[in-house]
Amino acid sequence: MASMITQESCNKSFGGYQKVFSHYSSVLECRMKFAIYLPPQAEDGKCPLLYYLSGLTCTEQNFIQKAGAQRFASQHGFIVVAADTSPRGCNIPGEDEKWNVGTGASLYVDATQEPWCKHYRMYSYIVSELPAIIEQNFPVLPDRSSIFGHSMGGHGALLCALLNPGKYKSVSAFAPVCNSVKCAPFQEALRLYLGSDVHEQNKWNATELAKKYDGPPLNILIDQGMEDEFLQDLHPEEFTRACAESRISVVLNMREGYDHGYYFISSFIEHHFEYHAKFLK
Ligand SMILES: N[C@@H](CCC(=O)N[C@@H](CS)C(=O)NCC(=O)O)C(=O)O
Repeated sequence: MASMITQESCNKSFGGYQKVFSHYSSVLECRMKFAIYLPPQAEDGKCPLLYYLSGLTCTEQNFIQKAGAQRFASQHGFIVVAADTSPRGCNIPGEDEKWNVGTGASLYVDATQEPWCKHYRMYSYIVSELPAIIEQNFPVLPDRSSIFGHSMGGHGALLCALLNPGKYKSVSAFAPVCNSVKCAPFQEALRLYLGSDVHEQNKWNATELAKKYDGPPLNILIDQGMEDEFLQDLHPEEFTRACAESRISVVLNMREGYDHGYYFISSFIEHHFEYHAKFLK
């Protein structure tokens, strides 16, 4: 059954349109929003697709307002979908009390523990439900999608690519959480969503998944600011060592002087579009 989407906003940008839609998610059992940039090329034909996953506390708005992505999406002719970071308004006790648990902090996993497991299934939403909605409603080229993200969303992008060999042509991340169980801000939410068993938590750990990866060649780009205030929680070097053990090609750029935020992301966004263009065109 085709799901109904409702347009919430539409702004012309670099010859294309930056839009936001809302819809009911049957996977998350709540209403959700996503942002989509439609480049001028989408008026005449189908375009490759890039998914972007944001970090803790974000909505679908942070990336579209602060990353400066529309200029490059327009140049390359990419449709770019920016998802929200969690279900919202689910009336789970404690869901709005902390910046790193509940709303804005899904960790892009499928929760297994009550009461979170009914709604907090962002992984399934990102890899299954959202792509089906995008394909039904927008002129995207089937089999030409890639994924990228920031911080918690970088972790989410790595999870989606590592758990679905061949689904995404390429994956990139800005300052991703590379070893989720070692990330202090993640620990309470990991325990609440997945329980205390580290084996269960490691099913959603990009470094552990990279060690076991056995799919077709996977290409990963990571940019990391060296003045990032969260750097001790991110472990990018450990991730690149794990990739070396598998057949995963990873480029890690350590960027001197840059911090964790959107000044850093907007400085390297063009470079990430150029990277994905090598695999999507
Ligand atoms: N505890 C902080 C940290 C949140 C944070 O830095 N979030 C990052 C992702 S990990 C972000 O993208 N924030 C939104 C923005 O910069 O627009 C807060 O809530 O103020």
